[in-house]
Amino acid sequence: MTNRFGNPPPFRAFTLALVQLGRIGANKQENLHHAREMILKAAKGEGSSKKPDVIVLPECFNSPYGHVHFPVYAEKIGYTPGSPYDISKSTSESVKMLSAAAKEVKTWLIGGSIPERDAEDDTKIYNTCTVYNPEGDLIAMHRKVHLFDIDIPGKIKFKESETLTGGKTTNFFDTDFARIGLGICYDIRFPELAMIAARRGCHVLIYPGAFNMTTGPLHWELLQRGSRAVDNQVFFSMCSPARDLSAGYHAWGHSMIVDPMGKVLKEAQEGEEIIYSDIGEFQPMMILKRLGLTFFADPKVFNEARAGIPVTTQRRFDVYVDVSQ
Ligand SMILES: NC(=O)CC(=O)C(=O)O
Repeated sequence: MTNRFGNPPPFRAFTLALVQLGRIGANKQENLHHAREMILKAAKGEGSSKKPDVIVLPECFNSPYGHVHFPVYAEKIGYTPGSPYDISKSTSESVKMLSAAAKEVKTWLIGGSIPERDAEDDTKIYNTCTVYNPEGDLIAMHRKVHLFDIDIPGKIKFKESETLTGGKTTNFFDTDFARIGLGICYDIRFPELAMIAARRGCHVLIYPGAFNMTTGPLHWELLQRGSRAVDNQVFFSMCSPARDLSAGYHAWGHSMIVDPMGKVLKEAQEGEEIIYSDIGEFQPMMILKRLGLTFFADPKVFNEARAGIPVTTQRRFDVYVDVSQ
């Protein structure tokens, strides 16, 4: 089937690493330094037998998480919608660090998110994820579409919209092994975003996130497994910061990788940790081939989920014509 967003690359197994980053404090230089160290560790496959193809950082990794901090830590990436990505003139130290780290480790890097100041309108700040290829080029961005404005009396009140503006686009990028869709944290609560990405051919959806001690225990796993992964029959993953009870915002942690049947492939605890998982299976015979010339692996569970429970072809768009009304 041709896809008007361009045909996705053939889906082949790959290894994903989530860096559940700790020590995110007030000092941006230290945050960047530590994030870089952890990217290098993840790239070596430290603590695992696996060397990852994609490394992911958490939401808001260069700044404390809170609306008062966003304007203080915001950086201009230098991107103007509609123009090609070009970070050669970017003044963002976070973007420069991420680009250099991706190039150094020759690995795809989903750079969590940072507060981004609009290139032209200084009053606008976004919560933005940037993605780099193994050559260090910025190849995709996602500005958090749904701002985290909640008020659960006696538990948690948070209002990103005090200082942030919501993004206006859905975003994905192609690697040589999969099409990967992007979102950030609260975006997971809006099924439409994930569904659009899946229908545009994404095999895997990756959202840097930072749930908290109220919503985390109830919704973090449920939304990934029971909702976005199974709804769309895709691999789904969220990467959180480590929990720091001395910080203003207490992240839930539990970074997670879920398969298209809703099975948790890997889950972190609450402290700083790197977790790795294969996305799709590497067949033993194929691993031999990998040592030789060809690389091939079978995204078995992805195809089997879709063949066995064919909801992707059973949708009744004739019945639910327009959900925006
Ligand atoms: N931090 C978020 O954006 C979202 C969150 O914590 C929640 O939805 O719960």
